Amino acid sequence: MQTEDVPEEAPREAAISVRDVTKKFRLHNDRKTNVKEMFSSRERRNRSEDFWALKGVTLDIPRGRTFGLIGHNGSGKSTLLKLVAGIHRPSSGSITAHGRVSAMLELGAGFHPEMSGRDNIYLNGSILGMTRKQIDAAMDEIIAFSGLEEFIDTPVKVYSSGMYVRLGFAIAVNLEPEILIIDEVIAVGDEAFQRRCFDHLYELRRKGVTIVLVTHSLALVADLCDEAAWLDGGTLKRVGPAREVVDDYLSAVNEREAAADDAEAAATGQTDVVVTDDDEFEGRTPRRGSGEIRVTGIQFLDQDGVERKFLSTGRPCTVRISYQATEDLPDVTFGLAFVHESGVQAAGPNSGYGPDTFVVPAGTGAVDYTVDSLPLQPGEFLLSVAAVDKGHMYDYIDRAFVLKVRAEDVVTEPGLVRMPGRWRQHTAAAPAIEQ
Ligand SMILES: Nc1ncnc2c1ncn2[C@@H]1O[C@H](COP(=O)(O)OP(=O)(O)OP(=O)(O)O)[C@@H](O)[C@H]1O
Repeated sequence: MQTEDVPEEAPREAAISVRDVTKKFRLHNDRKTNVKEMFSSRERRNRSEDFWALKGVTLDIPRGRTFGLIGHNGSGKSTLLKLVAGIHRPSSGSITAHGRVSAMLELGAGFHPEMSGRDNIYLNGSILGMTRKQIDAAMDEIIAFSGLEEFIDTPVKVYSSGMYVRLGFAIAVNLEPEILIIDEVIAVGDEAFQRRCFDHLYELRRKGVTIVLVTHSLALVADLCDEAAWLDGGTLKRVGPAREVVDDYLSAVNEREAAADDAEAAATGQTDVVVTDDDEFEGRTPRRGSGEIRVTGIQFLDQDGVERKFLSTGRPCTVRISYQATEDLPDVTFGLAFVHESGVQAAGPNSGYGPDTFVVPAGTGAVDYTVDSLPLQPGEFLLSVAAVDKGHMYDYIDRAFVLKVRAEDVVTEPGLVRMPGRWRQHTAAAPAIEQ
């Protein structure tokens, strides 16, 4: 999807060249630890230290492409955009933009608070090197796009943050940018405005405008961007096709979180969720059943049989149900319910729907429920577990276990589940339906 409507002959030369760029900020630590320091300016000066927000980044952003910058908070994305926009200068290295840069960075940046929305449009246009005539030609469209007709002659200092974004975006996209750089700010607008922004971005992209976008929405990067760069602690971790970079980034985030979960589990000495009769079931149906068999815990295993605190959409996995039986039971079926955090039950597999009933000898044991490709989309699910024999309830625990589902690739499908399916086109020559 991300490359089909980009002109095939799109030239590969760089719209923005970033060469070995570093950016140093001086951090001032105002914390005063003793009375002497509070009065000594020399001591205070010593408390400032250098911080490298970018540490030698080299990157070419190709002309006519939509380019995403991703990375953790503080990784240097906004700093890089500000360098491209000329708001900051690099501490070393060089940045060259080949074309008129229009930027949408911080809220209200580039606006004069005392001036009206209309006058700010003239101001921004002239900063971008446009003539009054050119700005006049774009004026109606900008005002209509912003939806601020009523407020356009009011000083912008009384605008809400959403109104700032509307005006800023309307200006940035309608003043014929050659290179458009956008930081997260679109997220401030309401749903309808965001949709309009994205439609417009697709349109600009189609026209061959170079777009550089910082966002925490990985789905947006995968959908809208051709290429992406992943910044990590001020260095470039990866650059390449958007989906590949996003997938790598997601895997790294998942690994990091899994390691943190494992460390937490090791610290608490608990690796699975254990249900006891004393458990509280606040707001839920209490545990029910005659008790010959009791579920004692649930574990989530990945394709290698390794226990996980979360499972991944589209990957093989197993839910292991551990139990204790007080006597031999010849005909036990196990059931699970996956209830999404929104309250909707997404799935309810039961071994009785297939041929699988189990002979359960007295003592402890476990049954595994394995799927080849987990259809649940990222989110949190509550699991209920039941052990029954033809309608006789041995044990039923309602929504007692939490399953976190993550994505290892970018999930842009809406809904609770990812439906497996194939798309196929039939031309006039081909049969409409294959038997
Ligand atoms: N003007 C400044 N003075 C001092 N430090 C700064 C300044 N601007 C940014 N920094 C620091 O540089 C680092 C990178 O910041 P930057 O805003 O570029 O990160 P980011 O990747 O855009 O983060 P986020 O996703 O949170 O927006 C941060 O540690 C930040 O505190």
